[in-house]
Amino acid sequence: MPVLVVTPGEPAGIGPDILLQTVATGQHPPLVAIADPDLMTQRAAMLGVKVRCEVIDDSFFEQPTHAPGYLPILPVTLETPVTPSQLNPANGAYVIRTLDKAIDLCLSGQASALVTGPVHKGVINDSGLAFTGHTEYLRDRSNTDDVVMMLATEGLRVALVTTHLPLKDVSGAITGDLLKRVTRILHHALIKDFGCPAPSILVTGLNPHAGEDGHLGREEIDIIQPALASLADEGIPTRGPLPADTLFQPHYLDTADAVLAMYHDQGLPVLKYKGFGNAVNITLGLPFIRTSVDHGTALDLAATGRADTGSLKVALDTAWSMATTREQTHA
Ligand SMILES: NC(=O)c1ccc[n+]([C@@H]2O[C@H](COP(=O)([O-])OP(=O)(O)OC[C@H]3O[C@@H](n4cnc5c(N)ncnc54)[C@H](O)[C@@H]3O)[C@@H](O)[C@H]2O)c1
Ligand SMILES: N[C@H](C(=O)O)[C@H](O)COP(=O)(O)O
Repeated sequence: MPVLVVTPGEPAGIGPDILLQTVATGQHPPLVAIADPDLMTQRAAMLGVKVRCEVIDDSFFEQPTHAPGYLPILPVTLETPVTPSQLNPANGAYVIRTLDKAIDLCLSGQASALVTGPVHKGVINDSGLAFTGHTEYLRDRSNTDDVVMMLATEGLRVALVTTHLPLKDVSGAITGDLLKRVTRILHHALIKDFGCPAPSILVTGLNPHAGEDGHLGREEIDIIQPALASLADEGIPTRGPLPADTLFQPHYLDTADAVLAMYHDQGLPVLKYKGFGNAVNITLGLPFIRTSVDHGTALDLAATGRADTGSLKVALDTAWSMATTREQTHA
């Protein structure tokens, strides 16, 4: 039986809450939490949810059990006690240790997929650990050259050429080589994991109106068009560069499997406007499956019981679907 490992993320945020609330429903795939057991037990009490938290060890994966309201926990101890809603840099190392344990279990094949709760990038950096996001951390920690961030909701998938970069650095980071590597990963994943035998990929431009024939920027002419032509020559057809402001409409999207946007805030606001709370973040190109929620730590809602579990449910179900499909096809 495939088993997912779940890292609840920032302990002062809603990550522990949404996991406990989801487990309480019993409507989720088999999973193991990697977290501090006391944190989870205390948060369950604060929320008033009935979940039986049990400390397990790695041998659990040899004979996993799954039952409604049951949360097996591989223990990782907090650095310092947590007050909900209050970030504490002292626990930055805790968050990273939960991720490291999860990555090891996925790389060893004991766990079938990783599902991550939201982390607070700022407080991890404040703790003295350089961290731009899970996507980059998982790439580096698994010695993978390139990964691609893709968010998906009903009717729309958006992948990104660049991820957590300051806007001033985006143009310089977009090279023809990067664009080709990212597009190949996206194309392969759409075929392998998302049932798109001949993927239709729309590519945005970088500049307003995709550069307006060079009058509003030259990246489209100098970098994007030649890269897309080269990809077409190797059997990866795409459509673009298209103006990002007019691309997100049925005329284009109805026949597309994914949109490839040049940078974070070009693509993700559209995706989140369409599907916030019902979307999943998937890291393509890793040696294991990883999905995540579409939202952040929502410190304002921690321990209130008002956090919506919708995106975690989509993240769990997507990871499970990918894991079972790969298991059946031995991919
Ligand atoms: N997957 C991740 O690890 C991830 C994703 C996005 C943001 N973040 C991080 O989260 C931190 C806070 O980011 P932010 O404030 O921009 O975004 P946020 O998603 O934490 O909050 C934005 C708004 O949405 C609400 N919200 C978020 N999730 C909700 C849920 N499940 N149910 C109901 N309401 C919800 C919040 O209350 C808030 O009003 C940042 O450090 C950011 O980097 C992490
Ligand atoms: N870019 C993501 C989003 O907007 O949902 C988020 O920052 C999480 O990214 P990681 O999965 O790399 O932490």
